[in-house]
Amino acid sequence: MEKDQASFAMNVSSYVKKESVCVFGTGNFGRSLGHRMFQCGYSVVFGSRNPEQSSLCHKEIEVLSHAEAAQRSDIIIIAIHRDHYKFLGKLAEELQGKILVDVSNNLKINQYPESNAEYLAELVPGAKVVKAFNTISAWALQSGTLDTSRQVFLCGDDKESKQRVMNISRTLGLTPLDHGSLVAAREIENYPLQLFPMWKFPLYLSGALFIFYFIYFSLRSIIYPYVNKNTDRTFVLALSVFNHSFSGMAVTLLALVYLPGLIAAILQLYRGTKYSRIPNWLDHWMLCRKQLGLIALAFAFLHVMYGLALPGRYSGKWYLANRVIEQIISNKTDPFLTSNVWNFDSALTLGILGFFLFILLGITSLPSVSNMVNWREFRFVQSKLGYLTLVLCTAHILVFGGRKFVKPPELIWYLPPTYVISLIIPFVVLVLKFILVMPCFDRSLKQIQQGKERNSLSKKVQLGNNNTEV
Ligand SMILES: NC(=O)C1=CN([C@@H]2O[C@H](COP(=O)(O)OP(=O)(O)OC[C@H]3O[C@@H](n4cnc5c(N)ncnc54)[C@H](OP(=O)(O)O)[C@@H]3O)[C@@H](O)[C@H]2O)C=CC1
Ligand SMILES: [Cu+2]
Repeated sequence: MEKDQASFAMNVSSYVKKESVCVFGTGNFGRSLGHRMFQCGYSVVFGSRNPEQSSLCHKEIEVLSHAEAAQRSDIIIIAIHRDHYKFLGKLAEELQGKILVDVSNNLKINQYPESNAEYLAELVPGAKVVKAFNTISAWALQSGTLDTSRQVFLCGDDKESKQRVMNISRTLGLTPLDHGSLVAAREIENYPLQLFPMWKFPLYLSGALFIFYFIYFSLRSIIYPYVNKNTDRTFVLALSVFNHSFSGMAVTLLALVYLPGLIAAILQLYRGTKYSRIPNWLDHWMLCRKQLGLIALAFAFLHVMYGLALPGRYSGKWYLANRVIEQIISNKTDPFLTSNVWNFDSALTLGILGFFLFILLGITSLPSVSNMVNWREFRFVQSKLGYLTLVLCTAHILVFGGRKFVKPPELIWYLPPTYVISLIIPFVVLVLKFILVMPCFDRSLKQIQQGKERNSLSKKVQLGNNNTEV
């Protein structure tokens, strides 16, 4: 008897808990979301233009007219394209006080003057609009595996409505992320249309830099010998030129990770305040530092792989064998030069240590690792170890590149050697850093960063530059 009562109570509670949700639109997305909610225990009802004709596979899911369906639930998911929203205005009475979930996406970034969710809120002023689910694809909902992102970005002006939509997303196994009021809808709608926004600048920059290095290095090691000495050295193209370009790219991009911070510090010192806004280009550059660093790491990795492949080259083996034969014929051996050994080995050691720290930097930038360290520890690794990496890699290229030249670097056609070109930006960065850590600048910078301003200068900024918020 008691058992029966308990099971009855359970049945009642599960019945009571079964929240009903209405979906307008029996298209691709509406169906997928509706089925998923049904599987997760919601009672689902569809609103459609042709309720009789629609063929939804589940008998328990009803398809009604929009007006009828709206009466069944106070949460209505609008799985319809924005262009067809107009009819919702006529349903204003039925939709009064309901939670309308806008899931729509556009074809282009900023396609309309206002976001789709804000447009919906204008059409049905009596409803509470929540933007959600637009970053989840119908395919992901259907396949159930959710291989792609599980994050549901939400926004809306009514807190309680947002909370209810968040609960639904959690029940579906998704992760809701609150983005605030409905004003954020535009950003949420643009999100799925973006293609790696933070990677664009770093990729273009490294592409351009790579082309420059490749052409420059080919000019020096292939075109110059051909024009001046009529020797064919095109064979260095496939490995050596790539290898040199990769090392130059790695160290230059790493330096470019630290350059914007230095420019910002110099700006602060010059303006005497930290409360003035930095230029937009610098701001964007600062935000892309992680991506720049990861591309630098990729080039460092390529350089290491190419470096390991060097002894296996046909040309390398040929030179070695030929040298031995020459020595046998002339019955003379090369002297063992300790200075050469020192040069070569120290260059290698610097490179290996530099690469190790490079990897360490890359690992600590992974969210799962950086979540485990506090801000000071993160700063220590990314800044102090980062500069140490830059110093080691710069020294590696300097010793390796400069090792052949006891005399000053040889200029051909007034073009400095490749390693000198690779090291221009790293040198600039290291010199700037060295200047900024000098006690006089370091003290002023710390004062500025603690919010203590140097009055005369900051006043000048206030008067002279209206782009600054002081
Ligand atoms: N497909 C996806 O992966 C995703 C889609 N979305 C968004 O979901 C919404 C629906 O997309 P999707 O399901 O792919 O599109 P579909 O074209 O497959 O479905 C749209 C549905 O809207 C209804 N509809 C069409 N015209 C009108 C009209 N003039 N008046 C009223 N209702 C109309 C129809 O339902 P009926 O015949 O029942 O009336 C139709 O099935 C869009 O806003 C889209 O941006 C968001 C994230 C992912
Ligand atoms: Cu190297």
